[in-house]
Amino acid sequence: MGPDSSQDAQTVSQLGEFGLIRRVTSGRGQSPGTLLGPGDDAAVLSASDGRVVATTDVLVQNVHFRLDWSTPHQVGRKAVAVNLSDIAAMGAVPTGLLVGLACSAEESTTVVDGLAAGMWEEARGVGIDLAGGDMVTSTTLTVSVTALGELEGREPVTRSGARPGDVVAVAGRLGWAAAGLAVLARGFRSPLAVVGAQRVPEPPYEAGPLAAAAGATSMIDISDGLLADLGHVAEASQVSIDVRGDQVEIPQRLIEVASALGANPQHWVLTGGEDQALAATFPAERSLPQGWTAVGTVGRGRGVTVDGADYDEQEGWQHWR
Ligand SMILES: Nc1ncnc2c1ncn2[C@@H]1O[C@H](COP(=O)(O)OP(=O)(O)O)[C@@H](O)[C@H]1O
Ligand SMILES: Cc1ncc(C[n+]2csc(CCOP(=O)(O)OP(=O)(O)O)c2C)c(N)n1
Ligand SMILES: [Mg+2]
Ligand SMILES: [Mg+2]
Ligand SMILES: [Mg+2]
Repeated sequence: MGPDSSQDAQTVSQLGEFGLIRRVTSGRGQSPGTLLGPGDDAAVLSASDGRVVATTDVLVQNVHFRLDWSTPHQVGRKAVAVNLSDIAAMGAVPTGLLVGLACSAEESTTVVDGLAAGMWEEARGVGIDLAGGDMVTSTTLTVSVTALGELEGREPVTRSGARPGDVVAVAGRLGWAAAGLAVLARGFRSPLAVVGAQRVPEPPYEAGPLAAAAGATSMIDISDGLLADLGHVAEASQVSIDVRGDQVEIPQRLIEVASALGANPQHWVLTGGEDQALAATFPAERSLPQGWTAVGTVGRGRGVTVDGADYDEQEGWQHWR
């Protein structure tokens, strides 16, 4: 169907983010070079001399960051971190980055310098380089990062391997970035503990390969919210997941911030995105690797529940909603 013949064209918001992804990906052929993808945190591509893990996430000004909330350096670090967490969620380690940068003619070089310095800092922290990229003009400041990685001989840990009886576990922080977002949105700039988490996530990079080596059956990074992202695992694995409320720690700091704002800290922990924590499932008989905490169980059926019941607003962040 050509662009002019689409009499019944819908808007993207009618389809929603995940409907739109299905629309542009479903039914397309798969070449032998694509070992995995699309549909997971990263694709796995074959090369005659090995395999490459690849993922892209785009950050757009005033959608993913505000320059009156974060410095360009912090935005640069976040743009890299959100991609590296998708590499970790496959059980892979990063090998390099490509960066697409779109900015207006009037953009200050201070902003570009800061973005580049932040991206380099986060990359150097895991021992990799920005190996290339592209620069274009745009009315909206946009940073698009592609991260590449390798599996070190392990099998990729996908979203689709969870089995009834598995334990669900998480590594990393939950709810901190959402608390920071709530603080910033109300015009405050402190406490730094949560505002800092919104500006720059601290994904548990090492926990991904550790989980893979420990026999994790599925894994995902939490960008949209714990319940929403476990929903992707449940759907891909055709299982149900029950999160145990009493196993999900509500940090004292979040309780304090929530009480100051009249917010619900458990809601941040269960539905807040952008901490780039990892969630994975493990066979029940295995002991969890270091840094991982059990938060629930995998069962037969479909969907995600908390203590056996549906939870309000468990859809998490979705673009065009
Ligand atoms: N425009 C697109 N074309 C092909 N695949 C896409 C597109 N947008 C998203 N995807 C794929 O859809 C899946 C879900 O995307 P997304 O929710 O952004 O993943 P994540 O939260 O891990 O970054 C991923 O496998 C991603 O590669
Ligand atoms: C100015 C601003 N408004 C809102 C948010 C909140 N926010 C933006 S994107 C997002 C979810 C994650 O982004 P997405 O592009 O869906 O990442 P992906 O799941 O693809 O990794 C959240 C919670 C923010 N960080 N900054
Ligand atoms: Mg992901
Ligand atoms: Mg992502
Ligand atoms: Mg994405």
